[in-house]
Amino acid sequence: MTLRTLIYGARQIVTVTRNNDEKFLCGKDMQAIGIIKSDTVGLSLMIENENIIAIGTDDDIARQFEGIEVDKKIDASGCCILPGFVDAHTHPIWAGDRVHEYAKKLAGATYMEIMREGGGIGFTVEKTKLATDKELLVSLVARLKRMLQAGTTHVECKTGYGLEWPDELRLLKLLEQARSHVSIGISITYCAAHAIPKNRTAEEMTEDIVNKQIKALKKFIDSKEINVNDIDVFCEKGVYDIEQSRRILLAGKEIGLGINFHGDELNYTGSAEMGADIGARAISHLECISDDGIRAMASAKTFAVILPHTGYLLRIEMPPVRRMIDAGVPVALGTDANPNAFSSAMSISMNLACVLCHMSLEEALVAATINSAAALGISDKYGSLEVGKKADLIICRCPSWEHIIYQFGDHAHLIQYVLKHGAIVYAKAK
Ligand SMILES: N=CN[C@@H](CCC(=O)O)C(=O)O
Ligand SMILES: [Zn+2]
Repeated sequence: MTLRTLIYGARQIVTVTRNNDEKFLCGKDMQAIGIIKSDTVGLSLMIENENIIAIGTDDDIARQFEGIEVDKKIDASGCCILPGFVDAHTHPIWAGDRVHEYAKKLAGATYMEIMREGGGIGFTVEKTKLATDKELLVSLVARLKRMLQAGTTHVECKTGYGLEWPDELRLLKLLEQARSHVSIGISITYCAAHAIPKNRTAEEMTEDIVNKQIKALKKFIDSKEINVNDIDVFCEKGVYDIEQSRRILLAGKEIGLGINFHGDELNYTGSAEMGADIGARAISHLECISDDGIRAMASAKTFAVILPHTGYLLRIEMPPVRRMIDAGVPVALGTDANPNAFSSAMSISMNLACVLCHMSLEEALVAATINSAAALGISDKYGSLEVGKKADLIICRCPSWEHIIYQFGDHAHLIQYVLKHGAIVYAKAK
């Protein structure tokens, strides 16, 4: 059965890419986004089943589809249509908030000081272990629904609050189950190497992950019980060092996972150079990246996933995003949603990226859509509004698309509809 949906009357359609086939944008191209706008005529976007099949003026689309039945019409008068946001980095499955640590951080404690005292990831691992499957699933689904309502139509979800295999496996199974409770798209990243469990060493855990966990994981992937896309490690002084990280990431690559990891965040570790060397698709954070690291990522076209909310709340220096863009590193964005950085709205990450990382509005939008999709390896289907791509989009009531970034924290007021695969998955209450 063919289902057609027509969105009409829009004042702007932000396609993001200018030519079909652009899988990501970098350098000066991040500034030159595709956009159709008119002050005089309405603009339409036609969807057939899950896909966009035409974009044009209301008159052109009406002519093109004359006599063809349309099942649903959405009035977008006075609105702008944008691609749904792709959040390239989150940790959404956990129990036990860390508001008490937020207060400590405001009083001057650093992330690593809190972690060394048994707080941080260790605290969340303990609370997650104590929670029931039902509690974890309910809170996970609630967080994913919040993201969807904030305009995110696809999200990368990391494990990482289990650390040991049985606990990580439980998180993987719950992430898999969440797909049937919420319409957001999910890419799963295996992040057992997120911290060192109590009474274990980094070396022991590296052995465990490389020789046991990844082998066990492969069986679940091969049987199609669990879909895992990427492998991750927290490559950081006092967590996994550069050689341990390399071994874990390469073991993941060996079973077909993409390399997508935390690097050069609190200290320079050489993560960017190592990641580029082993063919990483993406490296997150990069606040302490070196010039050599920038050059290596630019030439390997490894995505830098920028997480401005984290740097902002930890009061650390922002990554050198301007230098990265100028050097040709493809830049993507994420919220980093986790109990340290509690946030789920990409519009807030974009605003912070503009103000604190000196990105332009266009660069921030590119980073939050086509480039985030490419950082997850899915930009052939997602991240821009093009004929043939999935109809993942948001309809915002505002005079021009920039308002979704400019009106800080007001996405709930601006977003009228969110569509996933052509279906309305969120409509603002009238
Ligand atoms: N840096 C490592 N991981 C997360 C923080 C997770 C946590 O503190 O619970 C991050 O990306 O910011
Ligand atoms: Zn993270």
